[in-house]
Amino acid sequence: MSKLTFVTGNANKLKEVKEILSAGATPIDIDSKSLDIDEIQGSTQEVAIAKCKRAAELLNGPCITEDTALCFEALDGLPGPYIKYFLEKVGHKGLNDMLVGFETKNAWALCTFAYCAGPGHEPILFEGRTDGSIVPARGPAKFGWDPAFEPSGTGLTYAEMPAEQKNKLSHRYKALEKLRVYLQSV
Ligand SMILES: O=c1nc[nH]c2c1ncn2[C@H]1C[C@H](O)[C@@H](COP(=O)(O)OP(=O)(O)OP(=O)(O)O)O1
Ligand SMILES: [Mg+2]
Repeated sequence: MSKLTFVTGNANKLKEVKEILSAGATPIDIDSKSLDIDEIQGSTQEVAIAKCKRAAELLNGPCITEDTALCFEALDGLPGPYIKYFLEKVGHKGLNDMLVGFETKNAWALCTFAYCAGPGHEPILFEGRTDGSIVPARGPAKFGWDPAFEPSGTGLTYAEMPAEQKNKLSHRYKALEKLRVYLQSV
């Protein structure tokens, strides 16, 4: 199949996606395009489908898009797909402060890849989830909420891990493995 275009405005995401897709037994090569697409309100699935449909229209061709949500157990899954705006406004400390008064700091990172074959086609979704907890920031603040999320059983935040470690257990890795299986079947 011809090269797929990954539509994203986030350079850190693109870097990880390329690392993950090139590390597999059957490497997948992608193009990328930076488009800032309006994101609707709704469930993670609704947000992902709307974004991918729009991207395929703008590109007039097949594409993949990615949406990442950070979901707090104490808040029944919020901020979820709205984490970008919460992080921009309140930072890592604010994310911790939102959970003061709640016993559980449990959270999960949810990655949703969407594949759309082209304008007029319905996107197909691939989800990956990694469980962990919200912690006071540790490690370099290079990518989003990485310093404030500690995956269960690792003792390290995403930010403290070498890229190879994050890329083997992350929400993004798990979703991309499902996308890889799909792409190899078509
Ligand atoms: O592995 C991650 N580790 C830490 N932070 C992360 C990660 N993955 C996404 N993030 C941040 C970026 C943004 O603040 C929000 C998701 O929002 P989201 O709309 O999916 O990303 P975006 O707008 O930056 O890029 P895009 O152009 O692909 O929509 O969580
Ligand atoms: Mg976005």
